[in-house]
Amino acid sequence: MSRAKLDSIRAAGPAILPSLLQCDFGDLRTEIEKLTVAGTRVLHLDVMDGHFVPNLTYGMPIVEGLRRHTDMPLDVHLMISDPIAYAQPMVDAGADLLTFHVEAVDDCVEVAGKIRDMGVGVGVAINPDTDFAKLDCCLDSVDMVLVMSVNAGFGGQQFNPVALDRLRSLKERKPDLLLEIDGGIKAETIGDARAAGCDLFVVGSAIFGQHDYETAINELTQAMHGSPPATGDQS
Ligand SMILES: O=C(CO)[C@H](O)[C@H](O)COP(=O)(O)O
Ligand SMILES: [Fe+2]
Repeated sequence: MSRAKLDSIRAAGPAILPSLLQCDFGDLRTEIEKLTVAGTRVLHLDVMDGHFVPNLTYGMPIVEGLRRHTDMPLDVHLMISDPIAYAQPMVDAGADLLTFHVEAVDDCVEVAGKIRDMGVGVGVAINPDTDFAKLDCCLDSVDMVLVMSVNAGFGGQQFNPVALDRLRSLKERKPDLLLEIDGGIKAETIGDARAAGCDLFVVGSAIFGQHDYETAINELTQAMHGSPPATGDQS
């Protein structure tokens, strides 16, 4: 049951979520095995439609294929213009947590309610340049806020620190809301995000750009808990 998985995410405390954007799509089974061995508890799936963002990734068949290979909660980041059109198919494919962008919809309370009625967790995402006040009306209707620290669309971008102020503000106003950050998270940025109150840390390049995922995730976990990143050659 998907909402039970949401509760398990919440109960397990802070987590690093590998973003399946820069992984080896030719060998997803091995990628999931490597991430599982490395201690991953939740996967982040980046769905882009080439319209809401100028990039195109994947849809339900990949989500469904991943679902057959892992019991891990699937956190689906919908960077699409019409989230409601694809929400139920994504739930049927195995999504546990569906996050839509506040910029993509007219009525975020209505969209959040419809997704919640599908039996999964619901999140709302906001890009760094979007007026933060746009979130106010739907904070009581969602389980999670995804604070973007880059403009949605591509991996490997530079971290925007406006996300830290947003996390602090949300944590103060809504302490029970799950907070997730996405974009430019690496050893140098993850500690500040944790200190700002973040629970879930989406990481693409800082895992998939490394040969050894376990070492990468261990270093990120240490940095999340406040240990400074090791100096020297990380390759
Ligand atoms: O939603 C995303 C891009 O829009 C990705 O989740 C994000 O970019 C992760 O990649 P990186 O850690 O390299 O920034
Ligand atoms: Fe994402």
